[in-house]
Amino acid sequence: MTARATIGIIGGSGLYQMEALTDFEEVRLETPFGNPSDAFILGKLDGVSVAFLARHGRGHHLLPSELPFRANIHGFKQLGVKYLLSASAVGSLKESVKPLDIVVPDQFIDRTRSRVSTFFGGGIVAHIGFADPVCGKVAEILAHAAQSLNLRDVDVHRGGTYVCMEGPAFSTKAESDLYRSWGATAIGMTNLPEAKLAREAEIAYATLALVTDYDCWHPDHDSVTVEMIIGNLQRNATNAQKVIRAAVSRLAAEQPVSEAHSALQFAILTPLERIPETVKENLQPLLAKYL
Ligand SMILES: CSC[C@H]1O[C@H](OP(=O)(O)O)[C@H](O)[C@@H]1O
Ligand SMILES: Nc1ncnc2[nH]cnc12
Repeated sequence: MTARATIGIIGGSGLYQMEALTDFEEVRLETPFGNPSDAFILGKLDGVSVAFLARHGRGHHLLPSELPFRANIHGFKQLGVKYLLSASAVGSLKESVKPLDIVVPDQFIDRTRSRVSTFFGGGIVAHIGFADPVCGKVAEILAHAAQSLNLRDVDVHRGGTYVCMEGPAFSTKAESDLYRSWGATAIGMTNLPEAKLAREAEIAYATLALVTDYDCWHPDHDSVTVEMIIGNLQRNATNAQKVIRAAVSRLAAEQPVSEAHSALQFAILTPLERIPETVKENLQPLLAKYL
């Protein structure tokens, strides 16, 4: 397939579409890893071709543990995506990070238990570097876009650690206190497997974490509930769309070279002739330039 979009957008809780998208069409993709969360929406954002996907499906019917992470990233790769902008709802783990604020994390802590977060195995062994799990260049573009917009009631926090928990239940107070003692900034349930798979697929990934609540650690705020989150989702979704639009324009203009774009260069241990043909076929969009 010829490249349809170099910029992908994955919308989380509250962000099920990009309202400014024009000339759009729905594209359903099949992947060796099953069906993606929904159809990809291909269209133009201020003249730039983008591919949008609703992470939990439009209608929000997929749990974080049920998300077809591999199919989603494989789908973006099939479409030719080189940069992936994620938007996610998160709880705050710091006093200074308040609901409606935006965090652009630069680190993750993995507290998931039942996710497949690699494309490899089954005859091919590869180990990507993941010390810096988001693309610094894309993160900078997102953070700069968020700051330049001067959004009302919103402070933008550059950098920070996102704890990715399994869910779907929210954390206990002991867990929330533990993550705070680790110095973490925000908590969510989706970003880590996505970031890892994006890196394996050599897609430069960064995330806009939009704060909905103070989780359950804050003595002056009620513990997080879905009702509380929904109260902030609409404003966050509006803000996310503004930031993403600005970031897409700059990304399209600059097209930065990211370390993520060559993540597999020295990562594959298995000699090419030993990799089973079915694996080569399944991973064709990822491996094409190495085969
Ligand atoms: C709606 S509350 C919890 C839910 O919201 C976040 O999803 P996403 O990252 O897709 O915005 C969080 O990770 C949970 O999945
Ligand atoms: N407190 C929280 N914990 C986990 N995921 C979340 N998403 C939004 N708020 C959250």
